[in-house]
Amino acid sequence: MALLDIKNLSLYMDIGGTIVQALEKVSFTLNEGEIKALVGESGSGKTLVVKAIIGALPGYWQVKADRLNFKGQDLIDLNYEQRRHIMRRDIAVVFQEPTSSLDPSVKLGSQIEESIPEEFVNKGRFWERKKHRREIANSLLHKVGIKEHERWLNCYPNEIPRDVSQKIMIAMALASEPTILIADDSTRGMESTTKTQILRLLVKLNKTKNLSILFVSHDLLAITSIANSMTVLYCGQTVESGKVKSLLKRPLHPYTKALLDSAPSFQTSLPVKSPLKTLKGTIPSFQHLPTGCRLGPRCPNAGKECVQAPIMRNIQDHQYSCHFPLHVVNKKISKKQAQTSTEPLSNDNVDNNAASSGERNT
Ligand SMILES: Nc1ncnc2c1ncn2[C@@H]1O[C@H](COP(=O)(O)OP(=O)(O)OP(=O)(O)O)[C@@H](O)[C@H]1O
Repeated sequence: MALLDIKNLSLYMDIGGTIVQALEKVSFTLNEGEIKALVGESGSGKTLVVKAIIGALPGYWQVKADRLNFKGQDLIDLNYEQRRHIMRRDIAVVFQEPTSSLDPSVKLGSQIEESIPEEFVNKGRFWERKKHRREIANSLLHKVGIKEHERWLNCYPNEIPRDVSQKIMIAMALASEPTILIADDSTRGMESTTKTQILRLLVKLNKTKNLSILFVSHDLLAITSIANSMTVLYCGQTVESGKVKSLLKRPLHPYTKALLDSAPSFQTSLPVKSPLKTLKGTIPSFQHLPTGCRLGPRCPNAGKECVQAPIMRNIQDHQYSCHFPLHVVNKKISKKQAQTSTEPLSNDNVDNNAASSGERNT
């Protein structure tokens, strides 16, 4: 059973009397022991998805979903206390800006100790409990690779380097021994050595503690170095989902291909000083959302069908939502798309694949 199972998550907000749909039928799952990436450019709705999962959206947002399940339990059906309990013990989040998530007026030692659930601390006199809390705090810092705990515990957040504060945020997130860690753009803006350290730490926690991780980022290189599978979002819609290797080798959605084309690390045959390929235009604002497939106005393969939102299709655990998928040669394919597809699957191949996987709408 998936730990997190999200199906058709939609978010609505009233902007000046007009209801806008910020997220439209976002679907993905996070399995036990998996590192799943949620990828998309800035403004694609990644943080909104995270906030919908943890229940941190202000009251003016309306959340609808066929499923928003944690371990089979529908999060939307839970009352405030039940949801809070899950968020306190099972799902931990590390946000992108560590220093703004820490209290600037309290020493780090006290903040870490405060994050340790009461039930993890031995019963006893208050000084015994305090001593035990400090021991747990020290061991949490060791877990995230901070050896000199005494050096940092007496500091205020503004006195420590960014990589240490991010590790401390992860240590605090681990204090409740969660089942899922959501890292929301937690390596954003970091220089590469620090970023590598944090990514290695996440992989280590995943391997040694079987921690399932939802890694939210727009950094494809970071994602491909740690994640097993990924879901690509564009403007609040899920466009593609599958194993990272499969998406890199054969992206089926034009947006995924455009993301990969725009990242220098994935361009092996790019001539020196030549510009990277990008999609024309920019991600639309909420006030100007196109109908149907939201990539439509920017998509090189768009056709008249794209004014209808495409359904999610599945080929061998690779889901895509596009009327004109790349590499899938079928009757619907347009001439323009055939030129874009570099390695088309044969008709037989795709039909067989679809048949064997029981192609279905998800
Ligand atoms: N409280 C809010 N009120 C109005 N619009 C919002 C609110 N929160 C987010 N948005 C809008 O929703 C869209 C998606 O925002 P979100 O923060 O989820 O994007 P993101 O993919 O996480 O981007 P980034 O990588 O820059 O954090 C953006 O256009 C943003 O301006």
